[in-house]
Amino acid sequence: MPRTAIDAMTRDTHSDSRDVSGGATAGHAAPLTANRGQRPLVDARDDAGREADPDNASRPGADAFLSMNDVRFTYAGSLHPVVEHIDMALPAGAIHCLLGRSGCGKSTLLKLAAGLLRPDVGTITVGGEPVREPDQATGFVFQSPTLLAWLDVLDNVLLPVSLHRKPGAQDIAEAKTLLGQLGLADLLHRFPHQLSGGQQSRVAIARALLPKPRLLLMDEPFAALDALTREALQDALLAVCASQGVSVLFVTHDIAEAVYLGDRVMVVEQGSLRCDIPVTVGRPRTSGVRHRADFNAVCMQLREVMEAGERAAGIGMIG
Ligand SMILES: Nc1ncnc2c1ncn2[C@@H]1O[C@H](COP(=O)(O)OP(=O)(O)OP(=O)(O)O)[C@@H](O)[C@H]1O
Repeated sequence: MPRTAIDAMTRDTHSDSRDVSGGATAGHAAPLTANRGQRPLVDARDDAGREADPDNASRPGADAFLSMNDVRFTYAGSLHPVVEHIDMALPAGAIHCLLGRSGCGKSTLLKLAAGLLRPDVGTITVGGEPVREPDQATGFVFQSPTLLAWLDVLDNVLLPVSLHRKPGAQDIAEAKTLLGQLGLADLLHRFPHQLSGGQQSRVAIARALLPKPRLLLMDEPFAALDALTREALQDALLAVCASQGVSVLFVTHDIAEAVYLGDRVMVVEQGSLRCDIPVTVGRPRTSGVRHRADFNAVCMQLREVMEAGERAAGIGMIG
């Protein structure tokens, strides 16, 4: 029996992952701005625009909630690591986006953060504790909503509870509150096949948030949706995450989505973090932000970084 909702939904997706029952050792987190890979980080300013301290690599990420410290991971049977020299520090309550082209290692980083994969070397901590295996402190939302077809909306959201025990009145009330915040109050007893893709994504977000995770990992959850539905869901996500104070690591291919959601955007390139850019666009963010010069300047900055990386690697430009 799976012990967490992540377990329940990934049993068929990480069969190659190595045993995660052992423990990474606790260690200090180095801020992302101290990437130790060969590729230099192109922007190393913090949110206040201060220049990065070149000694960051040896300084603990004091306010980091999720920390990765010199992480490397190689899939079983592969000769080369798929990610390496990964240092990052996600502060509590922040939203950090991982942006990069297909196959660069974004999902692998999320699975490492979730404890679904175990690094070859390096340390990963959540809330100061080494990540050993999936647990309720971390929620995961996949690109596909992975709802259970035979459960209605309410019971899908209650799944993380019902894996352990019969949901009580408080669980049900909390599930209904989340569904209300996500605009699904009238659809509690619909089944997944009776929902649109966007509605299914909302259910998946509510399900991930029900156990009150302190960290939410999201793997391109809106990629399959049309532009307007995607934007509505971005707003719903920002509102519900702000109300819960959850830290979010969000994977996307979409530059505008990363800038709209993120406090910082990290560009992943061939398994390394190429840069960490602060999003100097204030909150709250509403749709009008997308037309502002400061928003578009950050988008342009990221696009230039990604295009420069592609030119350096001699691969096709982003369309
Ligand atoms: N189970 C696996 N076994 C071996 N190699 C894998 C496995 N899963 C992923 N890979 C490889 O690892 C690399 C990174 O995959 P990953 O899924 O992390 O990339 P990604 O950036 O999330 O891609 P996408 O944006 O297309 O989802 C790819 O080259 C992929 O082929």
